[in-house]
Amino acid sequence: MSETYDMIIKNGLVVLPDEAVKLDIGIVSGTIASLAPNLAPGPDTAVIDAEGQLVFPGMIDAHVHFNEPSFGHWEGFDTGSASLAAGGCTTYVDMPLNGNPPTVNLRALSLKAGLAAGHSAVDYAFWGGLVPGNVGDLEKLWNAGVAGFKAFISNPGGEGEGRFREVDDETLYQGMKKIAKLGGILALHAESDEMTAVLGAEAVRSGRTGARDFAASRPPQAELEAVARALLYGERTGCRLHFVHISTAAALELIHQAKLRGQDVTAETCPHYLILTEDDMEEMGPVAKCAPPLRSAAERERLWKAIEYGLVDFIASDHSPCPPDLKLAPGLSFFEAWGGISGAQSSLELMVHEGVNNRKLPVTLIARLLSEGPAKRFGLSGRKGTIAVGMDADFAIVNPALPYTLAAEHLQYRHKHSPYTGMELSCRVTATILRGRPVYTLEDGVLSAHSGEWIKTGEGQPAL
Ligand SMILES: NC(=O)N[C@H]1NC(=O)NC1=O
Ligand SMILES: [Zn+2]
Ligand SMILES: [Zn+2]
Repeated sequence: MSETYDMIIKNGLVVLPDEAVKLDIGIVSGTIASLAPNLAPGPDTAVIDAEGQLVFPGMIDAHVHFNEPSFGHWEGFDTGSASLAAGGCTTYVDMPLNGNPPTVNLRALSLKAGLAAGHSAVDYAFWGGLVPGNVGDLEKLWNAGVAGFKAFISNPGGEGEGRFREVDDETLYQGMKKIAKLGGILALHAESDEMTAVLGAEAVRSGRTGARDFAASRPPQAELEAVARALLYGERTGCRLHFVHISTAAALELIHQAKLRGQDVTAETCPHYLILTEDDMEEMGPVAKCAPPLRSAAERERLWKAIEYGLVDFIASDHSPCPPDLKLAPGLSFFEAWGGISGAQSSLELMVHEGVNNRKLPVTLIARLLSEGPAKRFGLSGRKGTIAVGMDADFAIVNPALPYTLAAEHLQYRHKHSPYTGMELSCRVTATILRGRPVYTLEDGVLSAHSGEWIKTGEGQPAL
């Protein structure tokens, strides 16, 4: 124990992969050097006292839309990453759409990477997109270090020439063949475009344009059908798959059955499907609009059961923000409002509040869903996702009994709206540590807007 630590986090209940234990964490040069009781500080050691608090591995949010280039006025790397830092997240993977150009070729990836460099509070990686016409670009994107590829099976919305487009079945199949060859992974927004387009058009034509009509135009079977089709293509091509924002237990069951048959596939859900329901969508209005839509309270309960049974591999925010006008402009119908929920800052607090404090789930399960699960899936688990000697010293310190009411002024987003404002949370993130340096504390707010680095997750990929 003669080692001199740069930092010691003392007295916290440390959330290890299989148990939470009262331990000190000694940090040297940004990595975890010791996990033991009563570590002794040297003269220059910074000490954080986490008595009475939970020390989680930093969250890894594999699903955020930060919208640069061109749509930084919706959300940018500075504000988006600051909100993650304030919420206990230390690594994120930025989606290839809602910025323009979308990240569907090497030039667009370079542009995005250039905008992120020096503007992110926490570490990051990028998704590349699979869209009609770009199967020839996938290899270059993979070699440049994207974490994986993302495709939409239904219309992604969005504005402008060259916006991200959904895949046709042939592009989906050929894309999977290519990605399988590369050893990559394809993430899917799985809703049937056939069903949602027909039902949506019918609803609008007949003037049924409220929140419940929107939900009815994107029914559970639209998710189930798209998942089934993608699983079939995945089986035929051998492509590793990941389903983003799954909203129904039936789809999770289908994915689970594919896993049992040996298919390499994972499923994600989001805090909003676990916390909110379609009643909230009706009450709150477009601030709670997302696709797939919020579901019934019964469905929400089934999702929690599925989590307990291990059917969910990880949880991500799907932070998909926009300026308030696109949600709230007078005369805007629910169908016309932007679909996307601002939630990046709240994932960990929501999961501790509802999962641990209310539903009494183990903290280790929450850490697996928020950190270890995504780290494993995206080749980060040698560095990130768990608390162990040799890993990056990335932590979220959470006071599990520090109630507060989430207010717009707490939010670091570019636009301070979220369905969670006004919610009384029973816990609070008090500090976020990235590679041994505090990037957020409750007292001082976000401390560094530019500590984040691009973590290239593919194997042996050269720098851009
Ligand atoms: N384009 C986009 O970000 N869409 C996201 N928003 C949402 O609610 N679901 C999505 O896939
Ligand atoms: Zn989506
Ligand atoms: Zn998304």
